[in-house]
Amino acid sequence: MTTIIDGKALAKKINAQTQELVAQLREKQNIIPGIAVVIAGDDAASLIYTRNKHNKAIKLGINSILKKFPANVSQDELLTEIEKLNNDDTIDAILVQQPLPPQLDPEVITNAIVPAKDVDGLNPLNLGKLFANQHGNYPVACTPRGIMRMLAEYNIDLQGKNAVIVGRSILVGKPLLALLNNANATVTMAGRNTRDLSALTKTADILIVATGVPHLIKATDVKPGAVVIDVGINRLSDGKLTGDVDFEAVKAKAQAITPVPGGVGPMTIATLMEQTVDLAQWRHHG
Ligand SMILES: Nc1nc(=O)c2c([nH]1)NC[C@@H]1CN(c3ccc(C(=O)N[C@@H](CCC(=O)O)C(=O)O)cc3)C=[N+]21
Repeated sequence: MTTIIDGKALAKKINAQTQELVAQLREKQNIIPGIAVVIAGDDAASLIYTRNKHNKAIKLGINSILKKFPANVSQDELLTEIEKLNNDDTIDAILVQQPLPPQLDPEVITNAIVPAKDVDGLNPLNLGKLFANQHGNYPVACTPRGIMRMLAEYNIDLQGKNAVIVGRSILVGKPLLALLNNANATVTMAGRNTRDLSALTKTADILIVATGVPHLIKATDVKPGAVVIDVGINRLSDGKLTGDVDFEAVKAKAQAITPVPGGVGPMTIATLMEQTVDLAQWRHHG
């Protein structure tokens, strides 16, 4: 029988733990973790995601501020806001929702966030520590961290396994490459342009897909018994969400698989909340 990896249930468990920890921090140490979610423009999906993050934070007792800017906001204006948040003692975590309008350089914007508040783990200092497999406390991109948590929860052994990542983004693919490599998996990074992608994905014991191409991965692209993690969130014309993996067909072949919705997505939010509290604790106690 194929295991359906229940990201929603695990996220619920993690959120309950976060809520409990937040209550304790408030009671015993007078610490209230704070997150600022910054959004520019009026992309419908982005607005829903940022609102979901904001509402979840409030529900768990985390202080959350949602900073909305018009689509034509200037880079200087956004940088001024980030600088204010960097210096705001009530804020532990800063997230700038991607994608950004074209006049804004994502590299300049993410580099402006002070590394200690970089809850997306995108600052080169944090990414560098991750790639160096350094000890100590630093933030890691929430989706990859959530995926590693799911694999651990379901006792999926990574030692010496072939892991193939399809998708090379800085928010998902690249940090995952480092995390899986640090966990002693043998990692191959592929993209949509990879020649004979199917031959490669069929070598994967662990297959992680984050391309934004609906149903890119079919049953014929998967090795029997593989663990398949679907990071895709694609909204179809009928309003339904679907992943980058042909779930029904691949399910029949896989050892374990994440659904969309209810897989990686809820884990991303739960990890974001968890890491906000981590950042608050690290900032207060080192
Ligand atoms: N700076 C930045 N950090 C991010 O982490 C970030 C971002 N920008 N931009 C957009 C992507 C996308 N993302 C999702 C998070 C949760 C769900 C999620 O909860 N999905 C639910 C379904 C929600 C629904 O029904 O729409 C699920 O899969 O079950 C989806 C997508 C975070 N992202």
